[in-house]
Amino acid sequence: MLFKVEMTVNIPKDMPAEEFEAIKLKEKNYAQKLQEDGIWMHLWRVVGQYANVSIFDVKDNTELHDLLMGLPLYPFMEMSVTPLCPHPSSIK
Ligand SMILES: O=C(O)C[C@H]1C=CC(=O)O1
Repeated sequence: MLFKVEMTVNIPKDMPAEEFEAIKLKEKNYAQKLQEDGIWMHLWRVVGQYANVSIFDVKDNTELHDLLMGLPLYPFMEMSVTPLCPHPSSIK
């Protein structure tokens, strides 16, 4: 099942820089593993924002829920999830 997920990150202004760098590194490793596994199919930066648009290919809603909840930056994210299905005019 394909989902579009939009994530916006809001880091508290008082978070120490070392803590922020450590969470970002964990997030990068987590995101890159899911990309290598073919689950996180697209990851695009939204220009001018600390936000991304992503496409996930998962077995079901529960798999997506669990992996989003596992994001190290999850506590600092606003998230919007949209299910996708094939477009009848798509040539792919
Ligand atoms: O930077 C972001 O958009 C947040 C998050 C998503 C992947 C990742 O490495 O960080």
